[in-house]
Amino acid sequence: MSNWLSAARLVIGVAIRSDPRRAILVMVLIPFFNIVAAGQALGLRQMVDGAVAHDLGAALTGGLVLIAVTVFVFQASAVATDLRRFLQQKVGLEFDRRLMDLCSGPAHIDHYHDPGFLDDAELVRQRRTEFGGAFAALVENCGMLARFLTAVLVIALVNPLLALLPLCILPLALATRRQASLIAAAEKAGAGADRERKALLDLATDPSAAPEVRLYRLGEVIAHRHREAFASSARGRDAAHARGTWAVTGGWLLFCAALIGGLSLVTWSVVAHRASAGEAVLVLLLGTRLVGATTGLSWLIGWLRRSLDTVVLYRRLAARATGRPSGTDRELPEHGDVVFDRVVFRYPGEGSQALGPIDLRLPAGSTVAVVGDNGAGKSTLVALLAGLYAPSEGRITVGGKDLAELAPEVWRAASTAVFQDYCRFELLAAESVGVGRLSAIEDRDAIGAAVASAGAADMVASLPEGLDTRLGGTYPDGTDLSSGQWQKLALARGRMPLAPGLIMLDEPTASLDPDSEAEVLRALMRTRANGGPAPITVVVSHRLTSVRAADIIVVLHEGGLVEHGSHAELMALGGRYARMYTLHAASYT
Ligand SMILES: Nc1ncnc2c1ncn2[C@@H]1O[C@H](COP(=O)(O)OP(=O)(O)OP(=O)(O)O)[C@@H](O)[C@H]1O
Repeated sequence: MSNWLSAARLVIGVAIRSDPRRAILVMVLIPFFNIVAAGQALGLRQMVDGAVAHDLGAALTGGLVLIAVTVFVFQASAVATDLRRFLQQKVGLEFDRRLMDLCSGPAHIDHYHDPGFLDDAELVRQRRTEFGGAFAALVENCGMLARFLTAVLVIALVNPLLALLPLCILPLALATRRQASLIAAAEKAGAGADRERKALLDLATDPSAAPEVRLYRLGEVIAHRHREAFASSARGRDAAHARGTWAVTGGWLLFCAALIGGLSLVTWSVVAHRASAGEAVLVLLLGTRLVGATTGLSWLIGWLRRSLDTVVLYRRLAARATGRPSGTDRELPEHGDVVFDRVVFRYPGEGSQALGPIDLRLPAGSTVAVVGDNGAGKSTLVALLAGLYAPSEGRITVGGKDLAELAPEVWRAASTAVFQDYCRFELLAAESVGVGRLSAIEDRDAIGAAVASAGAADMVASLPEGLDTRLGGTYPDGTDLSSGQWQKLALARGRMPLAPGLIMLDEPTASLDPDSEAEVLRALMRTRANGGPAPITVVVSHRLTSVRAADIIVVLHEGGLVEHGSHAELMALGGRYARMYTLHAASYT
C-alpha cells in the first residue's frame, strides 16, 4: 500500500511539475463535476414532486436545475477529458525521459548484468504508456469515487438504511483487487518468457541476422520458439485471470441482490406514503448510477492498480540502476602512468574471475598492445580502463590517483575509445563522427581532421553527400554502410576528443581489409593526439605483425597476465608471445 501511495505521489508530482495550472485544474474539475452530477437527480425529484402536487413553479425550477446541471456536466466532462489526455501525454513523456536517464545515467554498466533489472526493464518498456495512464487513472478514480459517494449520501438522505448499500460493494472491490494482483504476479513470472519472445522477434526482423537466418533455415525454429514463449507467458496470465473471475462474479451477484432489496424498500415506502414519488425516482436514478459507478470503479481501480504497479516497478528499477557510488574528485593528474594494482574482476552475478590478479604499469605516452586468445580478458581489461566497470578487487590508478575516486565525467573527458562492438549511429555522417566530442559536432574542420586521421577520408568522400549523407537503412533516404565503413566512422569518432590522456582501441580494425588495417594500425601506434602530449594508447589486436612496434606488449591468457615487454624482449623470452607471433607471421608469409 505504501508503495502505491509513493507511486501516486510521484505521478502527481510529475504532473504538477510538467504543467501546474492544467494539472490542478483537472484534479479539481473532474471530482467537482462528478459531485455536481447528483444535482440531476435532485432536479428530477423536484420536477416529479412538483408535477404530482400540480405546482408548476416547483416543477419548472426542478426541470431547469436538471437541464443546467446536465449541460454543465456534459461541457465540463468534455473539457476535463481533453485536459486529462494532454497531461497524460506530458506525464508519459516525462517518464520516458526519466527512463532513458535511468538506463544511460549510471557511470558503470553493472546493472545490465542483473537479471532482476533486465526483467523489470523489459516490463517497464512494455508498459511505459501506463505512466501517463497512472495520472489519468488517478483523476478518473477520484472523479468516480466522488460520484459514488455523492450518490450514496443523497440516497441516504431519503432512507438511512440505504447507506448500507456501499458495504455490499466491499466483497466486489476485494475480489477485483485479488484478481489484479494475481495477474500482476503472473506477468512478473512471465517476464523472462516475454523477454525471450522479444529477442526472437528482433532476431527474425533484424536485417543483420537475415543472411544466417536464411542460410541455416532458422525461420521456422524462431517462429516456433516465439509461439512457445508467448504461450508460456499467456498461460500464466490467463490462468490468473480465470482464478480471479469466480470471486469477481460472486461479488457482482451480491451487489445486485442488495440493490434490488434497496429499490424494493423505497417502493414500499412510497406505497405506505412515507416517501414521495420524486424520492422514488431519485433513488431509482442514483441507484442505477451507483451500479454504473461501481462498474466504472472496479474497472478504474484495476487500471489504477496496474498503472501504479508500473510506477512502483519504475521506482524499483531506479533503485537498482543507481549502481555503486561514483567518485567525485575532479582533479586528474596530467598525463601520468596508469597502474593496475592487484586488479581482479568478476562480471556482476558471475562467480568466476574474468580477469586478474593483474599488476601492470602503462607509462605515460606509451603505446601498449594487448594480445591473447579469445576469452583471454582483453576486452574486459579495456572496459575496466574505460571505467565501465569497477575492479572487484585491487585498484587502477592514473598518475597515482585511484580511478574510483575520480568523477566519471572527468575520466571520460580525458579518454577515448573505439570498442569491439562499435555503435552504428544512424545520423548524418558528420554527426556520427561528431558525437565523439559533442562540443565540436558542428565543427567541420575538426570532423574532417578526425576522419582523415582514421583513414576514412576516401570512404566519406565516396558517400552520396559526403559528410552530409544520412546514414542507416532505417531511413528511406539513408545510406547503409558495410561493417568496415561503419568501423572507420567509429575510429574517426574515437579521434574527436582533444588531447586525450588515454586512447583505447579494442580490435579497432577487425572489419577492415588487410591494407586499411595495416595502415590504420601503424598510424595508431604512432599516435600523437592533436599535437598535445603523447597519450597512452592501448590497442587490442589479433594482428600481431602490426602491433609489434608497440612499446609494451601485454599477453593475457585465461584472465591472467602471462608476459609483458617489448617485441624484442618477448621474442627473446621464447614464451607464449614468441610462439603466437611465429605462427602468425608464418601464416602471413
Ligand atoms: N558480459 C559478460 N558477462 C559475463 N562474463 C563475460 C562477459 N563478457 C566476457 N565475459 C567473460 O570474461 C572472460 C574474458 O572475456 P573478454 O571478452 O574480455 O575476452 P577477450 O580476450 O576480449 O576475447 P575475444 O578475443 O574473443 O574478444 C571470458 O571468460 C568471458 O566469458
